[in-house]
Amino acid sequence: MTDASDCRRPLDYRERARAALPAHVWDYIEGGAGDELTVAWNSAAFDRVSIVPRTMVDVSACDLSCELFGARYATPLGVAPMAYHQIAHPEGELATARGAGAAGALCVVSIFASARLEDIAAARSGAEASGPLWFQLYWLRRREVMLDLAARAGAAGYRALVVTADTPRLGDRRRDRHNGWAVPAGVRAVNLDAAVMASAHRRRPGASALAGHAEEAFDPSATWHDLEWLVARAPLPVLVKGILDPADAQLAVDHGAAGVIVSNHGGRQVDGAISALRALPPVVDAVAGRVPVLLDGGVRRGRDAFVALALGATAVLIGRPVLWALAAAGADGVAHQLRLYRDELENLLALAGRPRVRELGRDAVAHG
Ligand SMILES: Cc1cc2nc3c(=O)[nH]c(=O)nc-3n(C[C@H](O)[C@H](O)[C@H](O)COP(=O)(O)O)c2cc1C
Ligand SMILES: CC(C)CC(=O)C(=O)O
Repeated sequence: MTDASDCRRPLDYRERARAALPAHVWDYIEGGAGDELTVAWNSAAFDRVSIVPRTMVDVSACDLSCELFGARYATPLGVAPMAYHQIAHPEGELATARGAGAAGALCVVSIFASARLEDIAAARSGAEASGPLWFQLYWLRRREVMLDLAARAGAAGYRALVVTADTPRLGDRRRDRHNGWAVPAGVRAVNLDAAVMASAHRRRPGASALAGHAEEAFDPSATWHDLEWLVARAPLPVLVKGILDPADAQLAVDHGAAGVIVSNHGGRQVDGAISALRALPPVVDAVAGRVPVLLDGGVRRGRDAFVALALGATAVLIGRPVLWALAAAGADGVAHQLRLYRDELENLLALAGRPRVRELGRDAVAHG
C-alpha cells in the first residue's frame, strides 16, 4: 500500500498500481482493443487543445458545481462504471464508493460490481461519504434481470441508470487473450446470478473468458426500440453510454434518453475509433441542450476535465486512474485521486479567469 500523499498528480498512481497488481490483472485494467490506437488517442486529443485565459476577472471564489436532473452536484467529476473493483483491492466498490463520496464525486457502479449494490449505497451514506450514485446496465439477453436491477437501484437510492450501448460483444482485447484472462475465483459479480456468471471464471488458454461470457449474456440485437422499452419501465432517468456519432446522440434523445455519455469505452471496443474528446463537440451540437452530455476516456489531469467541460460536457467520468488509486491505497487513494483532479481543475478555473464551471464555453479553448 502506498502513502497517498506521495502522489502529486493523477498519473503518479499508475506505476504504484502496476507494482501492486499481478501482471494479468494490470493487463485487463490497462489494456484496450487491437493495437490500442484509441487508448492512446483518447489522452493525446486533450494535448492538442490549448486554454485561452481571461484576465481581470474576480476569481476569489470558484464554483465547480454542475446540475444534473434537477440536482446540484458538488463537482463535475465522477467515477466511470468499471467491472470487478475487487481485482484491484479487497474492499472493491465499497472502498471506491467511500472514496468518491469523501471527494463529493459521482460514482457510477457497474452491473459487474463485486459488491451488492445495496451495500455500496450503504457504504456511501457513512458519516463522511455523500454524493450521488448511478447504476450501469448492459443489454442482457435476460431482460427481466435488467428490470430487476433497475428496480433495486431505484429502491437503494441510486439517482440514474446508465445503459452501455457500445458492447454488442466484447472488443478484441489481445492482452487478455494472450493471458487466458478469467475473473479470479474469489471475485464475483454478486448482483447477478452465479449460474449466469460461471463462464466469466472459466479459464481457457489463448482466450478471454470475459469475451465468451459477453457472447453468452449480452444481447447483440438491441436497438433504439429497446431503449424506449427500458425508459418506459425504469424508475430512474436513463443515460446512454458509448455515443460517438451525433446521429446516434439525436436518436438516443428521440427515444427517451435523459442524457448521453460520449465514450469509446476507454479504447476497449473499436480500435481506431474516434477519440472521445474529438467526438464531443458534434454530439453537443446535435443534442442542442435537450439533455446533458457527459464524456469519458483519457481524462488524466484536471486540465483535461477543463477542456471537456469547455467543449460542452456537463460532467466528466474518470476510469482507469480511479482503479490505479484504489489498487495503490484503497478508499483513501480514491478520495485523494479525485481531490487531485478537483484541485487542479479549481486552480485552473482561477488562473484562466473562468471561475464558474457552468459558464465554461468553447471560447475558453483553442485548437492546436
Ligand atoms: C477495467 C475496466 C472495466 C470496465 N468495465 C466497464 C463496465 O462494466 N461497464 C461499462 O459501461 N464500462 C466499463 N468500462 C469502461 C469505462 O466505463 C470507461 O468508459 C473508460 O474506462 C473510460 O476511459 P479511461 O479509463 O481512459 O478514463 C471499463 C473500463 C475498464 C478500464
Ligand atoms: C465485464 C466486462 C464486460 C466489463 C467491461 O466493460 C470491460 O472490461 O471493458
